[in-house]
Amino acid sequence: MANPPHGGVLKDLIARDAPRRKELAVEAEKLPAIVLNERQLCDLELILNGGFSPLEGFMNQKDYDGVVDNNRLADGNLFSIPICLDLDKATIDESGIKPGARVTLRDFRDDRNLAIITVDDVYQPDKHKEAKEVFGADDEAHPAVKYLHHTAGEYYVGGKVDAIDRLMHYDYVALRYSPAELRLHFDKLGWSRVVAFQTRNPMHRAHRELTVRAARARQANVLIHPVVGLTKPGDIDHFTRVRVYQALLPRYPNGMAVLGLLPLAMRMGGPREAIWHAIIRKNHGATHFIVGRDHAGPGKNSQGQDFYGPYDAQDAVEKYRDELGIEVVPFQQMTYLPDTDEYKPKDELEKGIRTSDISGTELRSRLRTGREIPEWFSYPEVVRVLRESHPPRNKQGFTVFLTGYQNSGKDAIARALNVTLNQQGGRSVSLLLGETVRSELSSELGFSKDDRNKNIMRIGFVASELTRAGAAVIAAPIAPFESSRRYARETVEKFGSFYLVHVSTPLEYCEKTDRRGIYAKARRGEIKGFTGVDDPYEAPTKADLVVNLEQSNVRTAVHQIVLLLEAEGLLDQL
Ligand SMILES: Nc1ncnc2c1ncn2[C@@H]1O[C@H](COP(=O)(O)OS(=O)(=O)O)[C@@H](OP(=O)(O)O)[C@H]1O
Repeated sequence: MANPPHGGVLKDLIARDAPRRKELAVEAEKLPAIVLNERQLCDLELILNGGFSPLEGFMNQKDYDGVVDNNRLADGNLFSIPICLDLDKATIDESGIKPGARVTLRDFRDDRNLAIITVDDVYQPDKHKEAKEVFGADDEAHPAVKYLHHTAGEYYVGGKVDAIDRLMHYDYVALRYSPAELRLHFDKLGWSRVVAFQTRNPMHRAHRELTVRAARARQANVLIHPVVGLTKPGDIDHFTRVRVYQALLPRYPNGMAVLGLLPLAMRMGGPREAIWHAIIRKNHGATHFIVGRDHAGPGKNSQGQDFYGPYDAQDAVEKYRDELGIEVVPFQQMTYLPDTDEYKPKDELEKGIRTSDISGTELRSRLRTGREIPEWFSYPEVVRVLRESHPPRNKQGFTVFLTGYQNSGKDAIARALNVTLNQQGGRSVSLLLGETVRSELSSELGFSKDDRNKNIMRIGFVASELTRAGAAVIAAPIAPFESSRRYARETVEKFGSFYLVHVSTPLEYCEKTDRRGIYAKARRGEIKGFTGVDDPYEAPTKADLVVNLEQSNVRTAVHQIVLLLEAEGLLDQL
């Protein structure tokens, strides 16, 4: 038998309301609706499936105050993180939200009605107090505090919900167990002792050793229960991570571990979060829960110090040990001993013993550069998955963005660079000349400032998508305005490197060597608002490279660009 849920009853609202589902769906169509954002959806999913038992909805003020002040719901149950439906004043007024009202809760991704909330109260939280009490500091370096002040609405709406439907997922559906499904699964496997492992990172040998040790110590089986909702900004995406966990699973002794995905929106709340995580795992039927070093830590505060001590989370769960109802298994960091080729917790090491470690930062750097990741650290099949998602520099996409006057030579450089990179091979190369973009993508645009900016933003978007897909992109519009060049850089840099090359050939020279007579036409007034003639060109102040074809030539310019790319490792032949 799995562990009893928190508060005694699993609040599986989907199962509870299934007989009324049709009625509720009809009613939902007639009610005002609120469209939930990503975090609210994560919270709702765990309210609906009982992961947050004993909650049956979003917290009203009494529950909220109790949780903020002393980790307790109004009925006395332990609960450490506020689960609130935050809304702004305009939405509250437009939807007629007041005590007693029923309001539909809708999924922003597909417009499906998921639940109806019966409003209990609408209240304005003291966010500074919430930040201090729940997250330990009113410091916006903490992601949850930043969210609280900048994203969350100014009011909270409390009330129980009726469940209409579960959220629709299209990825790893078979691994998304609700608490009831997981309990049934444990029952089927005959597991009565299950130690759950929370993670938002890829797992390597140390994690496998840690979970197996915990299982051995408690004579239990293992639930690998990674978070696939919202984690810390900058974390490795859950698609990659789940493939990593799947690759790792066969490394456990036969049938010893199960992988289940948890659609949780983490808050990175350290000690409070550890209590919450334990409660959630208890609801999913686990009997034991591993709390390691710096559990759910958000990193450094604005003073450069850690928000929480490394073992604060362990102390917090220890404090509530008797009423938690799930046994917490505390663990020190695991470290590798090269002399005996084994992993041990740091607190079990004999004095003077040699150890090896690879930090997360070091791992990311090795992935980026393609350097070796040793087998003592991770399994080859795990590394393979990580490498697929983190290609080395010579497989990553990038954009070279040339800007300059018409006939400055930017097109000639772009074409020559295109040929050079194609000769090198290893990537597909996309050439976005100004004239091509103008005819294929921006044919309805003219040459007003607005239209030119729109044109460059489109180039930025296309370049970023191609960069994301691993291509080398060469763009060569005039791009006379700093603001849209900056936009293009920011858009591309989400996925790869961006190099701004200013082709600074002076206007007089561009005009003098213009065989097509375009400047002459502009001077005669046959082309209006021509860049350099009667329209401005803002020269870049921060170009990565400046080339002037009055003083140099195309071959030299291409060579300079190749040297720039080479210095960044983008052209390495591995
Ligand atoms: N008013 C005006 N100002 C500047 N350029 C003009 C203008 N009207 C037309 N053209 C021709 O359009 C081509 C440059 O377009 P771009 O997309 O590179 O310009 S921008 O970056 O959107 O400012 C470039 O074409 P090509 O010479 O074939 O490259 C210009 O000659």
